[in-house]
Amino acid sequence: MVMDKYRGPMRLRRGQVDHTTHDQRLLDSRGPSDWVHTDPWRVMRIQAEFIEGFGSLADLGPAISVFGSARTPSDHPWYALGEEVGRSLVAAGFAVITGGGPGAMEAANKGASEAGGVSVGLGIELPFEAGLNPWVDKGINFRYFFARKTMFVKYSQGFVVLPGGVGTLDELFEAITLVQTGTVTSFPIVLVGVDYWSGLLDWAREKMLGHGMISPDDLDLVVLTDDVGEAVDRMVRAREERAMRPPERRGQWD
Ligand SMILES: C/C(=C\CNc1ncnc2c1ncn2[C@@H]1O[C@H](COP(=O)(O)O)[C@@H](O)[C@H]1O)CO
Repeated sequence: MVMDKYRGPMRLRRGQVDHTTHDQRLLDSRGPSDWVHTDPWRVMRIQAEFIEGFGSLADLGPAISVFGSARTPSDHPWYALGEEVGRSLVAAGFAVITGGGPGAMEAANKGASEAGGVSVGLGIELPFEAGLNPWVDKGINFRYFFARKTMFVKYSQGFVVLPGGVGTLDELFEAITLVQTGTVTSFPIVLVGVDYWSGLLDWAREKMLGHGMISPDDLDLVVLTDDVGEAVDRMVRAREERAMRPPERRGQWD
């Protein structure tokens, strides 16, 4: 006789059947513990990370995410720029969200915290010790980049991007993709640092547009400036646009 066993939505037969129950595996700590490292179990941790993030950030109010290099030294002009961005966003009534790390993230958190605003850090577990910077006043540590990235978009009304490396580019291009595809609306993306970023935008114009990989309008999806005031104005205008919408269309996501 073939024995069927059900584990949630899975049906197991023959050699796939294991002869333990969920309760046994939970309570019998003497048994092998490899199962906690399996993908189905990871799904629970991933789910928990979304629940924790949604629960912790739901009441944040209007917020802007600030991205930039983890390596910007504290005596660099771009660090001062990050502080100014954090401070100015708070003055305009926004909470500031960063990746919670060092460099430009720390600068934006410092500016926000010192200005008396809400300074949020969404940290990420990395193979080396990192931890949240000392200017994060509300911090969450994530194991999974993709769960953390969802939080940046869901709880921000726009992105300000300071000079940075591949991590910053990853965050920037994810946001551009979401705006380009209409997945998020009224979502300004401002690059601060004309000298640093203009080569990338020139390349996009020449190569991406030149080869028909983007449409001319796509070049307007990001704003480039050295002026922190202009960056913050863009965020304020988007907040006003959002407020004009009917209430059911104000949220980013259902
Ligand atoms: C490199 C060092 C620490 C890295 N620690 C980080 N902590 C939090 N978030 C990080 C970290 N590194 C990258 N990120 C994310 O990517 C963006 C910055 O990456 P980049 O390659 O430096 O541009 C940033 O916005 C974070 O979200 C030790 O100094």
